[in-house]
Amino acid sequence: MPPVTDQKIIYTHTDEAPLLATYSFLPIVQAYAAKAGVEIETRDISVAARILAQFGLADDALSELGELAKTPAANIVKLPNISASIPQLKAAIAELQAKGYDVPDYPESADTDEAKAIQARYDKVKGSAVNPVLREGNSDRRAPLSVKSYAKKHPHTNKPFSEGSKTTVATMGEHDFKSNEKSVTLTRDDTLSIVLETASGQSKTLLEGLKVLEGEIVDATKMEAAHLDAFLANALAEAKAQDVLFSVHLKATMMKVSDPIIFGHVVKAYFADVFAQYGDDLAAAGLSANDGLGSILAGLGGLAKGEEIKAAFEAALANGPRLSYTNSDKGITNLHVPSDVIVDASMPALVRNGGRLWGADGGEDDTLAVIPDSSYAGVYQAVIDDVKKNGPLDPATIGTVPNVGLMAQAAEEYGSHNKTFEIAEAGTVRVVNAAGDVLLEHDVEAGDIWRACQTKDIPVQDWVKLAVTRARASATPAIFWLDESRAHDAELIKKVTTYLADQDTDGLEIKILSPELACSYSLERMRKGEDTISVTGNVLRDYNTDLFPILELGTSAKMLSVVPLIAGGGLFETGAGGSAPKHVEQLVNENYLRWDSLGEFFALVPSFEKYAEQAGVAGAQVLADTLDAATGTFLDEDRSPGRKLGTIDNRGSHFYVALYWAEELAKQTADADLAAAFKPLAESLRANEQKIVEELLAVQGQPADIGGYYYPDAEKTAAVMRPSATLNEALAAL
Ligand SMILES: NC(=O)C1=CN([C@@H]2O[C@H](COP(=O)(O)OP(=O)(O)OC[C@H]3O[C@@H](n4cnc5c(N)ncnc54)[C@H](OP(=O)(O)O)[C@@H]3O)[C@@H](O)[C@H]2O)C=CC1
Ligand SMILES: O=C(O)CCC(=O)C(=O)O
Ligand SMILES: [Mg+2]
Repeated sequence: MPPVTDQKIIYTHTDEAPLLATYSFLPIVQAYAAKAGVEIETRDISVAARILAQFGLADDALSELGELAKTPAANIVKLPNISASIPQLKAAIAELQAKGYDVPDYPESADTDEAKAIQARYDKVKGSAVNPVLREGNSDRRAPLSVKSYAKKHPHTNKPFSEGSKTTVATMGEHDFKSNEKSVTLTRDDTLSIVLETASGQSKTLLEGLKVLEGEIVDATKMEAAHLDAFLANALAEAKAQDVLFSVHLKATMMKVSDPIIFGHVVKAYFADVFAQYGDDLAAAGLSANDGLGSILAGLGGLAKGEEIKAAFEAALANGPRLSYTNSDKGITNLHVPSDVIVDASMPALVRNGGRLWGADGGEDDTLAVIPDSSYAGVYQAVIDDVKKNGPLDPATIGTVPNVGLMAQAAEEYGSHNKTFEIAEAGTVRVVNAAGDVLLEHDVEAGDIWRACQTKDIPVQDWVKLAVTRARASATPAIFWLDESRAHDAELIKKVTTYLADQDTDGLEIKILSPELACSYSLERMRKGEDTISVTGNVLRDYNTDLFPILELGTSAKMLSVVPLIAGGGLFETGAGGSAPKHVEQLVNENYLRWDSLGEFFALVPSFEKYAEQAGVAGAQVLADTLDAATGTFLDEDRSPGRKLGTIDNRGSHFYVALYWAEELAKQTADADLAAAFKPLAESLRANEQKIVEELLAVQGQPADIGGYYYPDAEKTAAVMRPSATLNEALAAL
């Protein structure tokens, strides 16, 4: 009998490929855990479930888990989830409506109180709405030793840049978020408001009642719209003159307010003539450049001038600089969907591919990679410079760059969502405290994007401590990627210096370097086979944990990604990559799922360990140890999904983990009852290996029906994801 305890592991249901994988993997985990007295519950935090929760049609699991994350009892396994752009949100709403759920349309314009109220609810679902809520701790992401050794033995290819490669990064460097940043550290608890004094003398409160704590860093900055447009016009002309592909790399999901607006500027800059001529017609039809070319083209059907406007877009595409394409076969350009090209994944993929992206005809070519804000663009230029000069990084020999990232309590840009404004009227934006003192101010023009960020002190202390702990535990130098010339970083550096003094750093190499220098230094060491921890703020955490894994391991799916929660609980994330929408397409078209669940396997080990420690259930430790060993065998035997039909896919990889795990459980001696319980299962899985693999392979090559995309049908999906009767029966017999 399982012991009576409040402790449980919460395994999240999310979206797309990770959700599909869960339908196959979780039944195995639950069956094994139950035998060891470990309780696992699920919570649905998919974008569809979060929409339903906003309208009282489902439990608000995200809020529940957000509260849990602030307690020591938290033990949450968090798979990647969709951070929805507006086009994705609208598609999810349409699917739910078609399934009979009474949820309103996404309001095209919020001009009535009712529309405003609906939009406010949908805004809570939009973009990066899950991670900032659950991440009540800082981030520890690294390639486990076994994965790094595997990658060295089975290196993927990082392609060389061609001689004279024209690929380069274009960034503003002036008049952008980085260059306009101002920052203060608060000397007492306070309540702030953000006010726009317009040139015409009106005072408009943009936000009030913003509670801040002593020691908290508050920044404000602006992206100047006119300069952004001039920069984009230049970049387009340069791409045309150089005859390279034009591509823009933003994070419209995580930076859910600022980046869709910047994306809209890019769409309008590329199609400047079309917008000059038809901008009013598009606006009147509620078609926004911020939602991308795809949404605009899809919405032209109902317009009187629809055909004419479509022809104008096509002519502009034919005459403008050549665009990069995310899917050349389907004619989907870099400017179609704001959430298709996400800088953290797209730039490393570009580097891995020798600096080339894909053009209209599917051919590869060099690109002008446009990253408008200069805060972090230099990191990618540093990598490109290094690879151009020294050749591709060789996964067989290079060192590793793990990351310790500041993100707790919506640190830095994560907390900017409710403090980012597209300025309606020229004037001055001020951050004012309760006493009426102006802490920060900027003159702004209409169209500028102004934003503020907060970074609380406790998360910074925890982050510095985590960095030192990791440096000590792995005997690895730790570099803080901070730029003293940047206002926010200068404030942070003061704190880092203070808190480092409280730590025992004897014998450790700890440096503070600007992101560009830190990157070059880490690459130099990496080429010598040396490891270097990158200790970064939130955005570089996101960028570096795709950049280095993709170069070292070919993918960030193989990362261990742990969030030691400040309150004492644990959030165990799976991998560092996203929800891989193209994998769902492959499953639906040919019943093959390429998703690699290694991240899930890694996450479960510390989750079971935590359970063992907190609930005092020894069986949980046995589960952890045996799963760890099984994952080692899994890597040795190379059981990750292949890329192509006819090899084992995600489901086959789960079978092998189940087999190795059962064998480890059967042979361990720490718990004789568990060993006895798993012996028959281990034997039957081994005996039926070929039969099970055949049953799994037999379904490949045909379309699969899961009854939905954002809210697939549970029964249909379970049937698709568990096609081996022999495996299902063996598990049921446990
Ligand atoms: N933690 C989270 O919740 C995160 C969520 N997201 C969200 O995911 C969505 C898609 O984002 P996108 O940037 O395209 O990122 P994806 O990770 O979905 O896509 C990038 C590429 O990563 C590879 N990849 C990532 N994970 C795996 C895996 N487990 N198995 C195999 N391949 C994998 C694939 O590349 P390849 O072809 O090279 O194999 C994939 O095409 C967005 O909604 C985004 O906001 C994104 C990042 C993190
Ligand atoms: O929160 C998000 O939108 C994505 C986060 C992400 O990409 C990451 O944590 O690596
Ligand atoms: Mg990321």
